[in-house]
Amino acid sequence: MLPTFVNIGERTNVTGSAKFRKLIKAGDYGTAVDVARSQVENGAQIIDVNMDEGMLDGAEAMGIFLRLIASEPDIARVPIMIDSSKWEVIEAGLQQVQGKPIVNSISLKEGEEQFLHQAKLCLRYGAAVVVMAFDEEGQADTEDRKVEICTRSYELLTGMGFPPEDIIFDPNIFAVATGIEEHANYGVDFIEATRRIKETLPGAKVSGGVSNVSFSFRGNDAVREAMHSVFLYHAIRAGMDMGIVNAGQLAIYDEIPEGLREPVEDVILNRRDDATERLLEAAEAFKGKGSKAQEQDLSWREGSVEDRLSHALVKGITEYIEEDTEEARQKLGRPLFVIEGPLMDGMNVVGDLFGSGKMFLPQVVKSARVMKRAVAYLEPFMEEERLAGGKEPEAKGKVLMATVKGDVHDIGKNIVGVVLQCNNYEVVDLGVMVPANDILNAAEEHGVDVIGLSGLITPSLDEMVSVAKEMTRRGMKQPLMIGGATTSKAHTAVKIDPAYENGVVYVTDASRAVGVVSDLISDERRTDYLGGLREDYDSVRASFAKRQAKDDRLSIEDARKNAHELSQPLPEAPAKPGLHTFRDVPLSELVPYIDWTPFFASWDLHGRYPQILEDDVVGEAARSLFDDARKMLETIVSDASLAAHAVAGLFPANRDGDDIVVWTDESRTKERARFHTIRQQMKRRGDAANLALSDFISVDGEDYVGGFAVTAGHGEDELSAVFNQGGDNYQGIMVSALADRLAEAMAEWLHEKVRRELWGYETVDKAEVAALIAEDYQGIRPAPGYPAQPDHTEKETLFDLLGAEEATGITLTESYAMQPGASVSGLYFGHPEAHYFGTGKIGRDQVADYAERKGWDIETAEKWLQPILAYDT
Ligand SMILES: C[S@@+](CC[C@H](N)C(=O)[O-])C[C@H]1O[C@@H](n2cnc3c(N)ncnc32)[C@H](O)[C@@H]1O
Repeated sequence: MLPTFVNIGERTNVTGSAKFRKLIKAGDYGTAVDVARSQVENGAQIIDVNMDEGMLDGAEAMGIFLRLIASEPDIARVPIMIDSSKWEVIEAGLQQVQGKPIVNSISLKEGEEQFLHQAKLCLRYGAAVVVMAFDEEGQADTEDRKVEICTRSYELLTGMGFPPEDIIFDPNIFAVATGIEEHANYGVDFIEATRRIKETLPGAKVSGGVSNVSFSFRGNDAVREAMHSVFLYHAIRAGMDMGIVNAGQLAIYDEIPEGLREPVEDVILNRRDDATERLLEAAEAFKGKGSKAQEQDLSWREGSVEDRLSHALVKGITEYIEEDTEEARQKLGRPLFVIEGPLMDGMNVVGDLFGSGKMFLPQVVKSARVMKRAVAYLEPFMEEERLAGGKEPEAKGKVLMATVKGDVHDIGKNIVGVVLQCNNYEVVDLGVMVPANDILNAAEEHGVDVIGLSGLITPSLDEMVSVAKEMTRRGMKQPLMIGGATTSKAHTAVKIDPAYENGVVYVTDASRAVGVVSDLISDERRTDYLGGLREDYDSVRASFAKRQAKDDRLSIEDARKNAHELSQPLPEAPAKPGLHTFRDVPLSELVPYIDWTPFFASWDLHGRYPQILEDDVVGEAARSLFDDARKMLETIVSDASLAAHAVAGLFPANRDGDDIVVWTDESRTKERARFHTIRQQMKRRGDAANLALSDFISVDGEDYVGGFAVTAGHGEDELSAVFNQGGDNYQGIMVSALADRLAEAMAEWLHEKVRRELWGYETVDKAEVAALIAEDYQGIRPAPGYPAQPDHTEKETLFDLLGAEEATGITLTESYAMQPGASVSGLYFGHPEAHYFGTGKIGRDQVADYAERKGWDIETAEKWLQPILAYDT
């Protein structure tokens, strides 16, 4: 074959491949993606995707499949040919493809108007287009008709500005040697038409579906392969540029035995009247001799099936998992034996490597997707056994996972769920914002062994205490696991553990979850484990009590007397005061502002970016994760699959005690909003002040405060659902982690815009990204719920002031979590002395004072300020 010929893979075509059709109909997109991958590995340089099947929603299937392959770097590097006779399916595909798509196909079948309309849309998407030699009269079969239709199409297309090099003609390859005389010249018609098209229509390319030519020799692979190869040999010399051909089913021209090549050549080139008969005769001798589809020469494929399964699990390779699982099933006799035998053994290897620090979370999550695929394959066989009364595979135990009421964050919870699953625990995942009653009802209904609660924001801590109390009231027995960003050993020991006596365990990170669950479930180890934990928590409680006893805080009045006094000049008045809304900010603008370090942390890979990529221990895992992340990010950016909106506002403001008053206008007479801040009451050393955020605003000068809310989370749930439904939690979690990164990046992007343009006080050279990430600039953007203002309810005031819900679509839950989760909000302070700090714990006097300022009763104040109370309630 000449090197310039481009191979188009055809196995991802539901009309041409029964296997692919079955996978798509069963919704098994994960395995369907492997079909695409194996084509690329076998040499396909373009892959043709076709979903035209009566029982399928072609547009939906096309959309899902193309989205999935776009995130597979080894597949996405080749162009995609979107193949459908239905225009809406083609459009659904065009919306998903990154890089240059190819539309297969348009034609003059329905007349010029339709043809030009569709061509225009292709042009708009920058797509190349396959034009069938088909017009109002029908499909072209002779050389002259082929050339005539292609010429007419070419003139119409170039006339409307279509680049000639983006035009690919398919002049129809039809079957030869059918026994019908008129078909005998079809091979020659194509080859000669190709020659003329290439000579007379500059820039245009020629393609075709090669396997058609050998259709009458179905069942005789040796002859078919020889026919394909001979046909291509001549067509390529005539100028054929590309073709749909199974590279694995192609004989090498020079290696076709003489006794076959000559009769094949006679048929293809229509050289003798008796060519068909002679080939039929020769064909008999070659029956059953076709070469098998090319196997990849991967040495691990040569091991025993157990070794192969183990390798696939450890390396996260899904490609051969079904054939290996099937082989194991046949070898071992029952699906259950495969799960409990080689698959569990393989996962134990993963577990050991993970436990000994030789594998890391992202890799384990990838292993889990291989395991899932194998189990899904075995599922129908297990169902058969189930019907026959067979034994179920036994999970080591059942764990319920939920993010508590009012909280929306679930990356950590999802990772823990996947890690537990791949260690053979059954996980019942109730999702996010789950009320206590739903959690406990589900726990009883499913008979779970352990309940895991997750939460990210501080109000969730209180909610976890409520769940624990309710478990006591219901007389439940299961131990409770606590995890998530704001949870801590101290809070668990001091607040949650005393509320429930059957075991409350704080789990630092996902990698610990398996060990904890296994200790909790084991009849032998549970008592010892919980005993050890009790001692540990007792000492945490004792030191907490000791700290509380020596409460040497200042009174709130004394603390106020030691407020920070501004000495430098106030920042100038904002260049553009008032509200500024930014809708659908291009994600590509945000990408440079991404701080990657927290991304790795969300996967339990700790270390600074970019050094982490070269780390001796986690470097390899980090690099692979980073590659996958960037690939996914590219897809998200080019598809604009997440919508990024922001609002910022700058207002006249003054300090009023520990409050910040926002004025309606420069007359500074009418209050538009009031932010309440909290003051440090700890004894400060030397001349350090007892800070409150209000200190960074002047009492009587012409001062200003700002506020902002940004989100990059619209679309996240839908996108991660596509992956999760396809059994790919790895990519599902990746989407959430990237949405979070983009939201934080947007906060940085907007803050810079505010400093440089909207407020405009920053005139120094633009900071380097590293300096931005280190927040090394004048001004801060403290967020409610963070140490300088731990009260989440202040978000309500902020959101009202900004009209944030309407501007960005972010809503607040009953715990003041922002939804979508990938959102950030806060205040802007521009004064050069403004800096981050923590309020520390506060006393009863400030709580009472704060309650009065907020219009709350003491109980409400204590509820929202719980994490910073210096006293027990
Ligand atoms: C949580 S990090 C986020 C930025 C980080 N580059 C990222 O991408 O994840 C820093 C942000 O947290 C908030 N923050 C940090 N310390 C704070 C404090 N002491 N008080 C209030 N807000 C704080 C501020 O909004 C600050 O911009």
